[in-house]
Amino acid sequence: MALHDVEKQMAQLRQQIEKYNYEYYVLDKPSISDAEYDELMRRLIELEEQYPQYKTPDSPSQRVGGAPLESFAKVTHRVPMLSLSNAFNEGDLRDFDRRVRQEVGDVRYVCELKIDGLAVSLRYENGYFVQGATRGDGTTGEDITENVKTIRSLPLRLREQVTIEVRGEVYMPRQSFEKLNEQRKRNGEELFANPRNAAAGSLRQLDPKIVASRQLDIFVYGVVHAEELGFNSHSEALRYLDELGFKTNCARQVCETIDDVLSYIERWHAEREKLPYDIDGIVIKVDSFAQQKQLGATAKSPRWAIAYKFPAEEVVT
Ligand SMILES: NC(=O)c1cnc(N)c2cc(Br)sc12
Repeated sequence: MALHDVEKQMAQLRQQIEKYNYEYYVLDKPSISDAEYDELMRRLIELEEQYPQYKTPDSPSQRVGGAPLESFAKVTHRVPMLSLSNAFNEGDLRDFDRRVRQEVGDVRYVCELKIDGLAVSLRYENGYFVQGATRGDGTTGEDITENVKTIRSLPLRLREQVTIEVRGEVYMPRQSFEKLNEQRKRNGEELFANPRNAAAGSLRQLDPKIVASRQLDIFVYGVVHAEELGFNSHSEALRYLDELGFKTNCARQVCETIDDVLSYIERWHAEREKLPYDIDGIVIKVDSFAQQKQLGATAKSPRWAIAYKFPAEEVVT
């Protein structure tokens, strides 16, 4: 086969595998069998070994990185990763709503599930994934690029060649958590207390192969400086994330009043056990970027968002 055809065939294989990856890990609707998927991957790896000059960094074969790292490099976040102020009851939420309306008048909120995982920042250049970092202290985090590459729902190449930074939450699905603890129990190892601790312990592994075995997942929930990309609201930015090929959380809802917010909270507090992942509350954000700008932020957290925390569950001993 002429070299040009080899290069073309490898590009086609990468595209096909990433498409099937998206269907399986983002849409949860695979259109081919695992065996067919594995055969495509085997073929790609075979060609990459035979023609290394055509191997590309965004190749799906590069998801499980190389050798373990000695340590994690530090990353300074160009835009600090702020945390959310908390609301613990209806009164706190009504106070938040009152303050917001006093400052910006009529307002629309976006409610989203608060994923019980670890916040990460992901940078893409011309559509290629280039860096993943933990929140750290909000200004300086750790470079966990090789580890987040193992998360199958994280696209290595976006549908548009954009340079963008997005924020999301890495989490361990309950099923992965239970499987991991069963395995640790069999090996006589200490068990993880909950999926969040298991996700944190997994992301801190210096060996990407161990991270890959932990089957982590990620929900992406924000675009840094989205207003500079021409979006007017958070809900528009979330739709853009879907278009780019990210996995976002589909339970989000626009709420016109605080009473709608309270109904959303009640519904998901009741239904959370049915979710295949842990949530520890609800995030409520002012949807309009212009109003977010008017409300601004304190050094620690935005004044246009709040996290309602579910009451701690009584632990049945
Ligand atoms: N959807 C969201 O914005 C969201 C979901 N889950 C979380 N743990 C967090 C944390 C921050 Br900070 S935002 C956010």
